[in-house]
Amino acid sequence: MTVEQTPAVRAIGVTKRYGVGQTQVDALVELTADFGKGRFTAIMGPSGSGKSTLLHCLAGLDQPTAGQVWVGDVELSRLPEKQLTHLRRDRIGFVFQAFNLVPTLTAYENITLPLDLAGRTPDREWLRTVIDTIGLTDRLKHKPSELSGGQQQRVACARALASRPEVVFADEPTGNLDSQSSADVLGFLHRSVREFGQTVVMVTHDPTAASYADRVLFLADGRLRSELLDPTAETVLDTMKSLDPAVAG
Ligand SMILES: Nc1ncnc2c1ncn2[C@@H]1O[C@H](COP(=O)(O)OP(=O)(O)OP(=O)(O)O)[C@@H](O)[C@H]1O
Repeated sequence: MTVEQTPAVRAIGVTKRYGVGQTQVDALVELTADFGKGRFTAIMGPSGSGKSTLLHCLAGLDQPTAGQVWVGDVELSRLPEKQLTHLRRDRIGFVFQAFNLVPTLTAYENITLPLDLAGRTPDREWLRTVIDTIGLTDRLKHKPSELSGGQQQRVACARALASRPEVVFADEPTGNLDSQSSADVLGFLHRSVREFGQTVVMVTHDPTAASYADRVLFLADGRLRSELLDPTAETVLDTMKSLDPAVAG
């Protein structure tokens, strides 16, 4: 018997409108989607289709104009700003395209920084597991400037996972990386889902990156247009072509 689980994150009828009058843009239009616990979901779509806007709304970094976003059993729009800040800090991990590490801190200090800021004692065993998995044990005392882009992004992934968040949101995490570094970072995110039951939601332009996910959602014009389970780079590319004339060439 399968037990219905509450999704890690849920968007219900989410609309995001920017601007007014002639400059008005509906970046998201009544979008509904569930993001299951322990799943790796990729969000794809043409440029301007609303991917980043969706990620920001799901992560409580931006407010929908209408609709609801739930993280677990909490509806974000009901939260006062302070509680929303705490929820982002305690229950959500972030990985950005630009790494966003603190240059004056070592790799290890960057990884534990969110826990330090929250005044939380790190779960040493979990931290050790995460650090072993990113494969940077010998680089922990290095500053970000002494690490390659791929190594910096793996540190950023470890930082996102250090608090064992309910969900990790990754916005183009491999956008600045070569193919080997991308494979390292995506392999790490994939293992965090497979082996540790983490939940990852990732925006990407890259069909190969999306193929690491369990499921790909395709947006176009702020709407959910298609969905693939167990994607391969080929099936992702084919779906992209059917949605975006620019990809079809
Ligand atoms: N702060 C803003 N003010 C006005 N319009 C915005 C703002 N942010 C996004 N938009 C518009 O909303 C739409 C969706 O943008 P969004 O960045 O979410 O798309 P995207 O799919 O992530 O694009 P890309 O792949 O190019 O990063 C676009 O038309 C964009 O111009």
